[in-house]
Amino acid sequence: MTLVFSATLDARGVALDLEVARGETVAVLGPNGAGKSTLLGMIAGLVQPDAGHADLDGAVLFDLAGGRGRWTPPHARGVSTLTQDADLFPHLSVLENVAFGARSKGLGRRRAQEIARHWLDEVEATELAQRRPSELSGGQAQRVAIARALAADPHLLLLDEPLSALDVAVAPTIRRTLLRVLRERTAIIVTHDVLDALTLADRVIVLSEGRIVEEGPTRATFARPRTGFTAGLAGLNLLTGIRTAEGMITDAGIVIRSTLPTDAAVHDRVVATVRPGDVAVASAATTTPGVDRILATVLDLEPRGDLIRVRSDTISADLAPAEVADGDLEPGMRVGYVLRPETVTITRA
Ligand SMILES: Nc1ncnc2c1ncn2[C@@H]1O[C@H](COP(=O)(O)OP(=O)(O)OP(=O)(O)O)[C@@H](O)[C@H]1O
Repeated sequence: MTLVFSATLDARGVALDLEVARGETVAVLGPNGAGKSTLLGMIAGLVQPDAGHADLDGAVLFDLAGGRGRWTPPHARGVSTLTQDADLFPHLSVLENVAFGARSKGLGRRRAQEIARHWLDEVEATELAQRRPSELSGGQAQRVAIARALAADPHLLLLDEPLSALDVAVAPTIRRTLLRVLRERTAIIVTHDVLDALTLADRVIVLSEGRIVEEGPTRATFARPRTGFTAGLAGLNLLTGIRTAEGMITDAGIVIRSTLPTDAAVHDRVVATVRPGDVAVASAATTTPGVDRILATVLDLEPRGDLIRVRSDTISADLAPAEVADGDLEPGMRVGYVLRPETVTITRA
């Protein structure tokens, strides 16, 4: 393992244990206040845990167990951080900004500038070398910030929402650059964007209230989420309940059938996922509650490309606009959401 981390910080309700392998990129996801920034802060050395220990490539970042008090300061950790703001030094040229990372490792000016040129080249920003930060667009500045972070030759790269301040037109090109530079590099990326996780991360860790609630390989985790938060990110409905011979019975007592393969045994606690596009909506008057039918109140109608998402607090359906018009669907209305057994995936919780 490159990073071995275990720490608690009671004032923030955080207790986390995680490991990151060499060359692995891990995405950290979770709702607001889940502890994502606190985790990065503790790794970078900007936030001090109450207890715990962490090693990076065999060097101690901190060791606060049993009254010991080893603490490596941020600049000596071999950790570089990239945030949503490029935070370049305004009085230095782009080249000097990138060379700063290498200089701060004690390299001479000439060697540092050579390294800076190499990394500017890697992020396709060679032609910006002599500009001042005030002469850069947001996307250009972020390219330079990536080069600066890498020029320090970090053991671990931390990325804190690196694309969230960028124009939607620019984010994809910077995402491609990140994809290239993160290959073979050990990194942790905090993001709210499922696309960042899917394109950049080998593995995802989902935090809630300061704890890890879900983790696994990125694609598998989004394909079979186990928490409502992850299902929401993946655009899937999620129902929890108990496995039965034919499917499951939800916590609200509704019988849902499934004909798809499952890893769960009868009586196991399970989650069922179903795509909103596979859910139909019927009038509540014609929906007798029971098998494969969930009665709920429409909360809102949300345009999604060519379809309209009909949301309730338990389940959503994506319908064609004509279906919404035909059913006179509107917020506040009671409707029946209808599931088909061949579209319901059931997994052990
Ligand atoms: N400087 C601080 N001092 C005290 N408590 C803090 C501080 N920063 C965050 N917290 C608390 O610590 C907990 C974790 O917050 P943190 O900022 O790490 O969450 P996050 O997952 O990064 O959230 P977001 O997605 O909103 O950035 C929250 O309860 C938060 O209120």
